[in-house]
Amino acid sequence: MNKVSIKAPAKINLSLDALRKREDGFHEVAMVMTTVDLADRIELTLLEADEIKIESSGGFVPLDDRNLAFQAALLLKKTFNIKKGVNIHISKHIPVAAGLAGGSSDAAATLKGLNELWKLGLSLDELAELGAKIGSDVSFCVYGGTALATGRGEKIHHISSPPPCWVLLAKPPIGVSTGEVYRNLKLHGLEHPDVEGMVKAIEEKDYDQICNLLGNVLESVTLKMYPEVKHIKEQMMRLGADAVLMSGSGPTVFGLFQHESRLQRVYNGLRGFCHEVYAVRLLGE
Ligand SMILES: C[C@@](CO)(OP(=O)(O)O)[C@H](O)COP(=O)(O)OP(=O)(O)OC[C@H]1O[C@@H](n2ccc(N)nc2=O)[C@H](O)[C@@H]1O
Ligand SMILES: Nc1ncnc2c1ncn2[C@@H]1O[C@H](COP(=O)(O)OP(=O)(O)O)[C@@H](O)[C@H]1O
Repeated sequence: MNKVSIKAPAKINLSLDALRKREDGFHEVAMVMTTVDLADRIELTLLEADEIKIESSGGFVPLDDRNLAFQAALLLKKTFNIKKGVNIHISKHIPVAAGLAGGSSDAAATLKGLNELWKLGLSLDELAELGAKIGSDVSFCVYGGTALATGRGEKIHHISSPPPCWVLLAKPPIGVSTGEVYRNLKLHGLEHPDVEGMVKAIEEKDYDQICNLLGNVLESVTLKMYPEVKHIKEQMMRLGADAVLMSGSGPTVFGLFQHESRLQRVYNGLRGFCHEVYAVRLLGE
């Protein structure tokens, strides 16, 4: 085998709470994350030469050691003293710097693909632990599915999948820096979402309660910095989404829908003023 092709799905945060700032500068979080069927594709080709090459079609991503997929390959090479190389091709479909963990998912897919290509024999748990060195969201992306993530996001507790539903993603034409959003977060006086309640609602497959409990403390920063995100939220709700929330640090807003006909109506309404709109399904498991 000298080639591997792997899907790298996007995530959304159904609940995101920040509890405190830690000594290491990161925030202690509690988040419920789930994957959706909007995905990049990573193709890895074995190179006999000792080098990492990276190329991408689609969205604009750095094609050097700033790329998180490149960093994943480098980490495995250094950790296991691998003398072979790899060509990484990214077919980019997930919007970049959007709150959908596109880069983290590319890194996770690269870890999983190289585990096969370089015959490393690592478990998912071992890959997730390595992934945490690249970014807080990479561990979750190694497993996918649905999870409660704690610590700085790297401690993963698997939970059952939410009931099937449609998700509409709408991204205004701005990129948001996760670091900047966390830096501007004021922990005092925050309205904290009920993360435990969200886990329970998912376990009980209670769609209405999932809609009631959507919450993300990072909205308090991003919606102020970028009023267009607030506008998209309001429009999506007005047009008829069952519930609406910003994903991660934003700026992507997602809406949940039980009925496809309604999803279609809101999709059409949003396309009038928002260029990037995607109708997808929860992957769940
Ligand atoms: C907000 C979330 C929610 O899922 O996702 P995105 O919006 O990025 O998709 C994550 O917490 C983002 O995870 P990730 O994008 O991997 O962040 P990292 O590269 O680890 O960190 C970027 C910067 O964000 C801040 N950061 C990140 C995670 C955390 N728990 N506390 C923090 O304060 C730190 O300043 C860090 O330097
Ligand atoms: N493979 C990649 N895909 C997307 N972004 C990447 C990738 N590698 C590095 N990046 C950089 O990571 C940052 C965050 O991108 P991304 O993971 O898409 O967003 P988010 O952290 O909001 O979920 C951007 O500055 C982007 O340039």
